[in-house]
Amino acid sequence: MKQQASVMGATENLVPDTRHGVILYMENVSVSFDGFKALNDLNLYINDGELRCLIGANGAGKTTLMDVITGKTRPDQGKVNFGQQIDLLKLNEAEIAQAGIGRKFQKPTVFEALSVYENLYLSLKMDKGIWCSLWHKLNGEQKDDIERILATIGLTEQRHGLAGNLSHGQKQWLEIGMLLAAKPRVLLVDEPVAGMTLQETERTAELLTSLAGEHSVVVVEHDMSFVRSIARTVTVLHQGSVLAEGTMAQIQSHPDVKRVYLGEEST
Ligand SMILES: Nc1ncnc2c1ncn2[C@@H]1O[C@H](COP(=O)(O)OP(=O)(O)OP(=O)(O)O)[C@@H](O)[C@H]1O
Repeated sequence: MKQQASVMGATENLVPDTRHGVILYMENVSVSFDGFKALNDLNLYINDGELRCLIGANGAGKTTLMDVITGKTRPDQGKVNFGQQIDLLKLNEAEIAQAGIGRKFQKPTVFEALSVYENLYLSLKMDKGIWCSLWHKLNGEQKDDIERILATIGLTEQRHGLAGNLSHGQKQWLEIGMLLAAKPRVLLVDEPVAGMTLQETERTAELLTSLAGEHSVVVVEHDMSFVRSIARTVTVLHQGSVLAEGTMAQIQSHPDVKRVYLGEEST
């Protein structure tokens, strides 16, 4: 326990330096699996507070990119920084999460046997005291945080209900709320609307859009109408590199994107 607390203590006061407006830097990043380059000299910059959509065909490298940012996969070469000064390649997965980079996987992983409120409670960014006092009494600020998150994710009315009884969309929102409870600067969100109803998809678009500004949000998504509804800037990955970047209109008329998606390389 003591050791866990000290690992967390190493990163909890790290604040990314975003004076240049950039919160995530990936420069010349390559990742190989048995000689195959899943990321190939990739360069990507995410601005502080922006909502960025990452698109690309199956196998383009989107998941590998997220894995590199969160420390799950180590690149063969390249630089990955959180703000100007924090070298993410020197931190482990837990330290990266603690430093303020939250990740939401495609499948919701809420605690089904606990209430919505309890799920959020357990996700709060706690002091080291959490290690010895689970279910301790919340202070006013923590209670306010949970109320604000419940309102943000639209689950105030369901607060006492079991998470297991929520719809698929509501579980996804709860999990986003659980990420928010840890007060991340960056949220990485993998295919948030897969399996959602149209109404849930629209609500998710509103939710993610509302999070940008206070957070930087990176969304990987295949649903192009959803991407169109939320994206200001879209990055297209192809064979492990950035093929194009810009507004949706710029992307759609980009010659390289047309060639890959509509030409002979189409998948
Ligand atoms: N651990 C691994 N071992 C071997 N090859 C891998 C591994 N992880 C990914 N790859 C390969 O690297 C390439 C990029 O995979 P990645 O999962 O990053 O793509 P993606 O853009 O997320 O695809 P999708 O949209 O299907 O999720 C693929 O060809 C994949 O098979």
